[in-house]
Amino acid sequence: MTRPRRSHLFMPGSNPRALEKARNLAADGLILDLEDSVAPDAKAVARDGIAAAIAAKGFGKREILIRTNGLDTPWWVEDVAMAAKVSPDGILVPKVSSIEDLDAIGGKLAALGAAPTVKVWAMIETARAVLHAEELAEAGRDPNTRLAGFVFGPNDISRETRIRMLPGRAAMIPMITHCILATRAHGLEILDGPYSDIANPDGFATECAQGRDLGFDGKTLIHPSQIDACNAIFTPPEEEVARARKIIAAFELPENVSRGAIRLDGAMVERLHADMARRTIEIADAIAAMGKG
Ligand SMILES: CC(C)(COP(=O)(O)OP(=O)(O)OC[C@H]1O[C@@H](n2cnc3c(N)ncnc32)[C@H](O)[C@@H]1OP(=O)(O)O)[C@@H](O)C(=O)NCCC(=O)NCCSC(=O)C[C@H](O)C(=O)O
Ligand SMILES: [Mg+2]
Repeated sequence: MTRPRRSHLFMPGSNPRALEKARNLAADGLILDLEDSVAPDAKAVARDGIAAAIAAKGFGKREILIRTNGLDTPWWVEDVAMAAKVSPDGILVPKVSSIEDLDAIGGKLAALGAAPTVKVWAMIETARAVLHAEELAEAGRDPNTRLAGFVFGPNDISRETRIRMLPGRAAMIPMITHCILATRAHGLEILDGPYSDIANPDGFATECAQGRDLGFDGKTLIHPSQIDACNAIFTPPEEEVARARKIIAAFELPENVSRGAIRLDGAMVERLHADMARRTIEIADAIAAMGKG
């Protein structure tokens, strides 16, 4: 099933108001956080709050991910145990850096009897993770890892590497591209990291469009005010969808069924463009289906 992942909104698991509000927000996904946005002495309360919120249902078609604490923390095992009980669509695990990490996560979910529908998302936010992105993505081909995709974490990358987070992200683009290539080579999804300056909608829109053009499937968000712009930027424009339908229809014409390349509206179109067109239509249809309750 193709699922739109234009906008995934983080919210602190310790903020009941945010968890409640999320039921009516237009984000494609929600990331209920137990890590950075939750203080150490609030971890247990946040875990209970997330479990209660998921049990109460009402999130519609939005993809629900729980971001656990990292594997090297005292909270990780209880976070995963809670997730195994409440069965979100997935867990997002911070600072995954090695194949051993992926094996440990998949092994723990299996040992806890988590439903096979509970997938694993890895935050790529350490130097090691970026350097080994391809190996991590390849390891995800093992179904026991349950790996569904990566989320790029620019704040932690900046913290560890001292690369500055600047408008335009020039210093981060090589590593972003490296991670995107790794996911595409192994059939995974990848979401862009959050943009912290909530009060700067123009900067946010610029970074969203950049992320889309670099190849991300969508962006993670930190505030509801970022959802609409993000959805609009990651939605294929009507003209692109119309063009996609036209390309597919052209290749279905009897005179074109055995041709690899054709001329359409003055431009060359090949069957690879028909493949791309099918993806555009799948996403557009999935977005339309999201809006139907
Ligand atoms: C950033 C915030 C702390 C700002 O909070 P605040 O100033 O209180 O927000 P507002 O007053 O503007 O809120 C208005 C209403 O919207 C609700 N709200 C706010 N944020 C969210 C949210 N994220 N999800 C759902 N609802 C939200 C408020 O409750 C208000 O509602 P109402 O009462 O009806 O008026 C805050 O936005 C926030 O906590 N954001 C999320 C922070 C977070 O999750 N951070 C972790 C992810 S980013 C990360 O970890 C980096 C990554 O790992 C990396 O390495 O790069
Ligand atoms: Mg982080």
